[in-house]
Amino acid sequence: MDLNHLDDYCIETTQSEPDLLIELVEKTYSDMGYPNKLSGKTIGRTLKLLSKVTQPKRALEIGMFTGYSALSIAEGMPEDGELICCETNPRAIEFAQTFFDRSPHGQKIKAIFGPALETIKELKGEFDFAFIDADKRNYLNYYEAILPLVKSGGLIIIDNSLWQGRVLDPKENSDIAVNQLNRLIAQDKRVENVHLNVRDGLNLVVKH
Ligand SMILES: C[S@@+](CC[C@H](N)C(=O)[O-])C[C@H]1O[C@@H](n2cnc3c(N)ncnc32)[C@H](O)[C@@H]1O
Repeated sequence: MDLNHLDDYCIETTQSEPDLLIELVEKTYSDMGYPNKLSGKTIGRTLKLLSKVTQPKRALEIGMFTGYSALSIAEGMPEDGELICCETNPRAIEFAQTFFDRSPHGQKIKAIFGPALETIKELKGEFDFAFIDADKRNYLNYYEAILPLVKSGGLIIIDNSLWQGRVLDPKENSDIAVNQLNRLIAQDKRVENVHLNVRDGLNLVVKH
């Protein structure tokens, strides 16, 4: 049996994202450089489902790009929820905002321009949901910066945690950082986790 098509089968048998997100994907591919940075349906629907189940009042995203994952998280959040997104690309922020303005969930999202580690230093209050999806060489730094801000019982989701398999034979700085973070989390008494082989890897972490 050829198991290579199982990913496609899972995508096919996952319910569709809203039309606005399908349009956002198409426009990202037509208008933006490196459109494959966008996480896509499997991760987006997972984020929406986890957000719907956990009902976060305050969420944080590190690496927003054109807003696909942000809108997916916001879709599951309560009406008065707030999602703060860190992003260094002003064009991506401008692009994303045009879709936030058209979404019934867009008013929950606040994009902040600048390097995430600088932005995080200025953030006040606690978060109950966080999604890490920016530059991989800073993954460990993002985790350590975010953890004190996350409430007990709060969820941290780390995307691309398998980094296209490079974690098995880390060579580049980014491979080393992602692998270090996965290894640290597996031993980290401050949290519990499950590391899933979904798409490019999703590490789900709950703070004690
Ligand atoms: C993989 S993309 C994010 C994809 C998005 N989460 C989604 O699912 O569609 C990573 C984003 O992180 C941004 N980024 C890179 N370095 C950053 C930094 N130091 N602080 C904040 N954002 C950063 C990039 O500009 C890029 O848009």
